[in-house]
Amino acid sequence: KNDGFWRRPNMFKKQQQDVFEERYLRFISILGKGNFGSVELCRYDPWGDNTGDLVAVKELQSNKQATVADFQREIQTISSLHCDYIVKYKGICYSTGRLSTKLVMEYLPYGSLIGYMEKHRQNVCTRRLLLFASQICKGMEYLQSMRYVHRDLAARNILVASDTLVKIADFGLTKIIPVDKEYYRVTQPGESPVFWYAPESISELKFSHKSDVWSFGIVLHELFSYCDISRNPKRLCIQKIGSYVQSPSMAIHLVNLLKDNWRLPAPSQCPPKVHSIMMQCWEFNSEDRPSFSTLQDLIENSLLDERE
Ligand SMILES: N#CCCn1cc(-c2nc(Nc3ccc(C4CCNCC4)cc3)nc3c2CCN3)cn1
Repeated sequence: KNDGFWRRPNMFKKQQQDVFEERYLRFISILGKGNFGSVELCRYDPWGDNTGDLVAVKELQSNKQATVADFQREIQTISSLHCDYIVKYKGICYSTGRLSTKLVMEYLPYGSLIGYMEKHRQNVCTRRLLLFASQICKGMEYLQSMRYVHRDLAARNILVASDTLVKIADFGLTKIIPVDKEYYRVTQPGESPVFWYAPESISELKFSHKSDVWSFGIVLHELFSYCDISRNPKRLCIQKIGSYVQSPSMAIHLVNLLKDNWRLPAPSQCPPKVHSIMMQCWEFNSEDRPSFSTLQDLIENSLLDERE
């Protein structure tokens, strides 16, 4: 019987990856919902004495539009990334019962940037906001060096490791830019909110490092708005467009507004230099936007102002 498995060319060359045994993975609580997946806090406790590590375990939600192939690609992506500003891959768990694979990652104790800002807003100064911005920028610079486009850069996908360290997470929509092209064109519009999307991503479904730069500008706005729900990008855009408009015409309204040079208003008490960085990220033509390495310099420069 010619079993397909033995014909697979690389069956012996499977890269070394940590396999976590499901029987030692102790569920503790639900941490959140990402793109088409849910994330749980578990303790991996082979000795059964609660000395094991806390880990964040993501599994595909079967009812979502994402396919197993998308989830396998997400696992492939995150396991190839090694950067202090990107959430770390720990391994996979084959859950025999549900015939599905689970992604095991490092657990970041402070949760998403949004929850952190709500809780610690009082003692987060401008310098700390710029430190977080610079770390996200470094993570994106690394991602770009690997030819990945994140496609869902938003404060909800930034996790807080400590009071002085944030990391980029959720690579469910991440794509690789082909070597002969500058952008990735998706086939159908995704579920992600258009309020973080560059105009060319909304109108032509084109995603590139420069569309990630646009989203980085939106994340800067979220940071300097302390992720205040009343000032979040979706709320501000809908206030401008009118809440009677339903998507998909919402997207068309938004692109036309952006064409007419409307942009999100500067957050209150936002340093002028930081607002200027946001505006550069929001240049209508993608080639007029700065690269992540230029953004790094602009942010360092703003940090110097805050020191005086
Ligand atoms: N990104 C993205 C979207 C999907 N998603 C990813 C995670 C995630 N959360 C954590 N940590 C974490 C999360 C929430 C809390 C809350 C709990 C309720 N009270 C307030 C604090 C605390 C700690 N660590 C992670 C992950 C992925 C890898 N490591 C959660 N949702």
